[in-house]
Amino acid sequence: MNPAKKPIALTRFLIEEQRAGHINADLRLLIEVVARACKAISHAVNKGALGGVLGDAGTGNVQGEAQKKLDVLSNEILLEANEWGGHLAGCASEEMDDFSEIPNAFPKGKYLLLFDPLDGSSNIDVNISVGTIFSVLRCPEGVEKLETKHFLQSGAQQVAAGYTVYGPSTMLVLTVGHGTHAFTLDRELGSFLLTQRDMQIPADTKEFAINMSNQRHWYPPMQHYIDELLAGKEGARGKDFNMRWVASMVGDVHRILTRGGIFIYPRDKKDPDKPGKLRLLYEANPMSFIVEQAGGASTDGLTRIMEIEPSKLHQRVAVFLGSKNEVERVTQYHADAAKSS
Ligand SMILES: O=P(O)(O)OC[C@H]1O[C@](O)(COP(=O)(O)O)[C@@H](O)[C@@H]1O
Ligand SMILES: [Mg+2]
Ligand SMILES: [Mg+2]
Repeated sequence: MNPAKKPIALTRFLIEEQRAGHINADLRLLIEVVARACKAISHAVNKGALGGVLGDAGTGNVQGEAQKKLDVLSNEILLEANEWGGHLAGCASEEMDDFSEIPNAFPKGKYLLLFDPLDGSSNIDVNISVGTIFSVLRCPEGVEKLETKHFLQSGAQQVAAGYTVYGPSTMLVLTVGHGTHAFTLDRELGSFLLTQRDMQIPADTKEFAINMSNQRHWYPPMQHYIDELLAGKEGARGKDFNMRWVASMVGDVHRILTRGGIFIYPRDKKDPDKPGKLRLLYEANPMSFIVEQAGGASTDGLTRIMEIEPSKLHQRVAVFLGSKNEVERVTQYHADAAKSS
């Protein structure tokens, strides 16, 4: 950002996107509502122990994960903010078994909002970055009663996606299909200001992000790929790689958008029935849209994630995303292994 130039606010950015024909007024207002909810979540995260928001909620979600107080609170904030906006037909969330239809919406809103209200839950109580991830789909036309099948659209159908990272500063990263742009929350003004237009992920990298403690459970192409990275200068790759793992996808993806890298959560043998840990509709799809719009790539090891046709609301998927050449290489290793098996 040119420091001499005053950054523009998210509101103005969205009006300009509308004028350019990239979004309509409904989508603009919907994104504003989500951004407002993220500001409220940011305040709650910031208060930490002083706000009484740390610790377990004592409940579990549909995926069998223990919910933190902040998981539940963030979910409520997003739901409440969107209830009266008039732009949405329904929401789906990591923290809700089923989707939620917006009550009394007439005429029915045009969009569906899917979100991971608080990503990186294990980081909440230790004061490390967490985030919110969201994806916006069109509600199919003529729908009178929402059903799960209406949410089961491929990532390529997304009209907007974004995340907010609650780190040393709070940042909103957004795409409406015309580049990926970053906004920083100015707490004095109470608004998100555009601090980086058109983020670009370098095609090559020397940094990878993976939970290495799962190594013994990986399949051969993953073992082969990571062995090469660990061998560094002396190995086939001829260069040293560094490793970073925030354990919050938002934190790891934000680093990759800023300076490149590859993020991997592969399918493994620990739970062969689970195709990876991350959820397709509200984690992998929005992050893939954001990363592709910044010149990166995203696959499940074989297929472009945004082309996967979902079959379940909380479907899991393996994720390889970030610097293009690195994602293509590891995807090729998986394709070669599939061919020879
Ligand atoms: O516990 P692990 O294996 O390090 O996994 C961390 C991954 O799980 C997640 O925390 C899952 O997200 P939730 O906290 O929303 O369930 C990712 O953000 C992160 O990349
Ligand atoms: Mg998550
Ligand atoms: Mg979560």
